Amino acid sequence: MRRPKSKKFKLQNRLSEVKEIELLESWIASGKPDSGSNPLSLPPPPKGAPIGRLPDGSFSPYAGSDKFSQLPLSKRTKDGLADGKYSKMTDIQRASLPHSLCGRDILGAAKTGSGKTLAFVIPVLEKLYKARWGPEDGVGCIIMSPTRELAGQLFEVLKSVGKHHGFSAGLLIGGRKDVDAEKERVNELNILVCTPGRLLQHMDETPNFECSQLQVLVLDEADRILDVGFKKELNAIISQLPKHRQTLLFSATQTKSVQDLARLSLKDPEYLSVHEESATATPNRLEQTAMVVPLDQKLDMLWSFIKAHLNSRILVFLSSCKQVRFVFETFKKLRPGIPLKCLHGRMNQERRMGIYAQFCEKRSVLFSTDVASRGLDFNKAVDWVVQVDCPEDVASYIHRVGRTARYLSGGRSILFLTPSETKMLEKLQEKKIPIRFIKANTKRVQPVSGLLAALLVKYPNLQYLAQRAFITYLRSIHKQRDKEIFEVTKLPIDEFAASLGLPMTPKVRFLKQKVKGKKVPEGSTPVPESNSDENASKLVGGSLATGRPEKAELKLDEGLATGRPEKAELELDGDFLQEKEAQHVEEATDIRVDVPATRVLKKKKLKINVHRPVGTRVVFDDEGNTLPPLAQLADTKTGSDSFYLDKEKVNQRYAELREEMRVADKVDKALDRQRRKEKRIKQKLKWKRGRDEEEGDVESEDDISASDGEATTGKRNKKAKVYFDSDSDDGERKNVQDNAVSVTSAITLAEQEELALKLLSSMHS
Ligand SMILES: Nc1ncnc2c1ncn2[C@@H]1O[C@H](COP(=O)(O)OP(=O)(O)OP(=O)(O)O)[C@@H](O)[C@H]1O
Repeated sequence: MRRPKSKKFKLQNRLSEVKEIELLESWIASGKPDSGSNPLSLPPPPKGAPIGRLPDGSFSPYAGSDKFSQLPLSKRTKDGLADGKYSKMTDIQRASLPHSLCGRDILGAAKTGSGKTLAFVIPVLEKLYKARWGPEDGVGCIIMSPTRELAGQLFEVLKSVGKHHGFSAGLLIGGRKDVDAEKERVNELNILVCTPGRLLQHMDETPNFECSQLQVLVLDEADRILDVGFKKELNAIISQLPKHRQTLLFSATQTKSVQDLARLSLKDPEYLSVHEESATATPNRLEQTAMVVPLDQKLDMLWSFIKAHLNSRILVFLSSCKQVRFVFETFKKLRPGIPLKCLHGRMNQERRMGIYAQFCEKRSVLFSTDVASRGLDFNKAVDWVVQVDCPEDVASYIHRVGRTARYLSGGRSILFLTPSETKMLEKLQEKKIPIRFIKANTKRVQPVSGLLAALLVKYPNLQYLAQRAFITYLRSIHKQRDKEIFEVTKLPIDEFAASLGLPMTPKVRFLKQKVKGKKVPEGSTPVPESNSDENASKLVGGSLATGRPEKAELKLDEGLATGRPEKAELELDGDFLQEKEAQHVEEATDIRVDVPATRVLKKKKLKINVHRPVGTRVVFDDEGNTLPPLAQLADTKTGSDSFYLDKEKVNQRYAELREEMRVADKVDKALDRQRRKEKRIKQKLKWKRGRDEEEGDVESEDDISASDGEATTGKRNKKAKVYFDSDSDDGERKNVQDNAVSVTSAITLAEQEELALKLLSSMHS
């Protein structure tokens, strides 16, 4: 047990702290770098030069130093850094720390993986230490991050480097259930690491929660937090913070917008973009490639890529949660030979954290949305970043590829671009991104669409997921701002639907509106104008079949456009294939499938798919083309080449099939019952005949046999068995008396009686 420290010891400690703080303040004041200068341009102090207070009472210069030990930092912080094996500073640390230690506002920009976290964690610790911040002083610093995972990671760095300090720190992020416990303790915390939403929740709900004494505000991934997505939350937060504070903003893609900076009331911020002069905007050890992959071949390409890199740690970016879930669920079933994981914003927080931690530890493939694109430092060991869906802009690209090649390690990335997205390549190259264009080796591509189609037949839930993936992808393209790159009408949507294994192309209203009056891309199913209203009414009919009123449908559609509430998201979290039926209805609503027009299949050579799972039924049309399941139920409308699936007809056909099966089942069971009954009667008769013969022969022995028989029967009657009567149609449990015991035991008894009687009669004679 540690002995409590004596008053004297505490006093001495306090005195030495005061002395250290005085020294640090004088040291900092003596060597402040010029405002607007970049300390990186100054030469580092020569080897072996004295550090700190010099014999003449002056201090060693710290601007330009390249080691943490040369900076005016407290012993506690230096010890924390030494424990973390941090000794040499990175460029952004060298450039920003001399300014931030003086209390200046910072706008820091540096490549991904270049150590921006320490560039703000160190000044935070130092500022509070020099202010002798204690538990009674409340919140002294807020570090904000756009995502929960990143906040968690920042919190870990803070804990590790600040472990010798006595500050209390807390991680405040959404998706955690212990918000009430948090509310009780949040007022005692000195440093808050948080996401904007959770912080605002505390500001709104927690009694007495206030940040009026705030010393430092940090925004990591500042451009993202200042983005429209967080605008409301951030404005509300800022309005509750004191204006007199130090503000540190860091990102790999920094904002320079005057408006943004005005919102944060920055005072003469130091703009430190250490890699602005660099030849590339991305890490030097990052090898970047791009290739053109038609939309309908993306999954084939991804599958082939994974199969070719089974010993790597691969991070795959897709544009929506639904796509992530679809690719994860289907690829998991196809067993590529490497563990697969998925991460997206609609998972509950514990699972998100768990998956993040697992991916850091072993080789696997992580399918993710952009929730993992910023800031995360997967143990510096992501081998490949694969961008299956094109990032929305250059900044997003930089952050995604930045999950690999961190600090001193190398990494590789590949970007799939559809033929209509190739403009992105130019934009990337314009922004100093050295990306190499390569051609796919088509010989090594392993097609997976056929397998997906078979999976969708086997697991109907996957069909819903595929439809949702299809719709959300198109919606994401539709919503993109950069129309030079993203144009939904240029996409081969039918082929895309087929590539997901969908038997028919779901129709989306926004797409229909878009296509109306526009040139329809080659190969896609045109939306017949004359039938569009009819289609719409059929949609309502189809929806009603699932018991949904039209109004609810519209509401859900709005929900889809604005994103679902978090609660509903959590419920979707379990194993997809375990989801409740009710959920399917909801999912079906979500995807807003118009009357699905069966895809007009291109004429193809008849091929035997050797990979097709045994038992999968393949239907061919008159010309030998394979038809998707249900396609034979499609009607061809006169005057149009398209097929239309009559929902009523499908339902009717299903009902007929069900009825046929029910009748056949009943007949089978009746036959089986009859067969068993006959067999039983036969056995009974046989047994009775044998007994009558014996009774006729040896009447005198009746007592004995009867008593024997009685004893046996008595015993049997006592133990009335309970068992499941499989003959019973309704399958109910029945009490069956012993005279119904199995045939085999009846024979044995008969034989035994016969034997006993024979024995007795031989004794009498
Ligand atoms: N001075 C240093 N010495 C050794 N390693 C360092 C140093 N600074 C940072 N690192 C390591 O470099 C890695 C990347 O650091 P960090 O996560 O801070 O990068 P970042 O610039 O914030 O990246 P991003 O822009 O992606 O958020 C981390 O693993 C961190 O531990």
